[in-house]
Amino acid sequence: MIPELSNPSVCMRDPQRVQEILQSMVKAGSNTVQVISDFDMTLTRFAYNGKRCPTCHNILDNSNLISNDCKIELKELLNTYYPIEIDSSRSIEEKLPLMVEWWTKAHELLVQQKIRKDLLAMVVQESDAMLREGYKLLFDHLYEHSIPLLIFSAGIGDILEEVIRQAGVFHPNVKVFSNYMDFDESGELRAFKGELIHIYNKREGALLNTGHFQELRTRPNVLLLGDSLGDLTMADGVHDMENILKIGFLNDKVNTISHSHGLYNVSIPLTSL
Ligand SMILES: Nc1ccn([C@@H]2O[C@H](COP(=O)(O)O)[C@@H](O)[C@H]2O)c(=O)n1
Repeated sequence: MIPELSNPSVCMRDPQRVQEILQSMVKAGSNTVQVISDFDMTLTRFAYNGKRCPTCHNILDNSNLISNDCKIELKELLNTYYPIEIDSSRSIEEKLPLMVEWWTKAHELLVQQKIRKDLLAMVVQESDAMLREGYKLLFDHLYEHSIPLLIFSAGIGDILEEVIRQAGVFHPNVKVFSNYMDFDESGELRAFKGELIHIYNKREGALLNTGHFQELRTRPNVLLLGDSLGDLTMADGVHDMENILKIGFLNDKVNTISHSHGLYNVSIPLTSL
């Protein structure tokens, strides 16, 4: 077993199975592997020095590109819907329309702010956005071994890209599926592009992007990194999957069914990081 997995706080519902999957992947070789990862609170840190780190949306919401009145409205949305997102007593069916409502209302508010594309880099620079410890090793290692990394995020693609660009790890092997902003010819935000991606429709998003997975059909071994129930379906577009190892970061969803029912092969609590 790799040493990190022997950390006593790391939970595995079936360590033997994890070992078998890893052995099988190692035997098949790195040219058969692809990595599919969520972004917010999976590749980024959940908290630093006791303070919550921002999601892609929060980076923008807290910035000086947003008026004070709009900040109040976005904060009210966060206070209303985030507790619903992490409420393990509600079913996905119950939460899904409410999540669509949250994302839709927040994006409408952001569009009203006429955000300028050329100011996004500064906003990220001035934010508390922080990738997880060890991120450089992960991104650089995947690049050096030509392993594709798909980041599948319900956050904001333009912000996400800027976070990894500023961290110096936006390598050519990285591809992003996310909500991208649509700017007019003067560089002002006028809408969000394409189908909305929220936390519970990543499966549909994966199935819509068949071209990407078709290109990677020689890579049937998948390492999936996520932090929620919705992230478990991110690999549903992968052709002829042979092995999948699902690693979940517990964050503040410690009691959610995705982890407590062992849907992730490996669960990593906040305290072990
Ligand atoms: N207005 C919003 C909407 C969503 N969020 C958070 O973003 C997270 C989604 O991003 P992933 O990279 O994890 O797919 C989600 O967990 C929401 O809490 C937000 O902060 N503001």
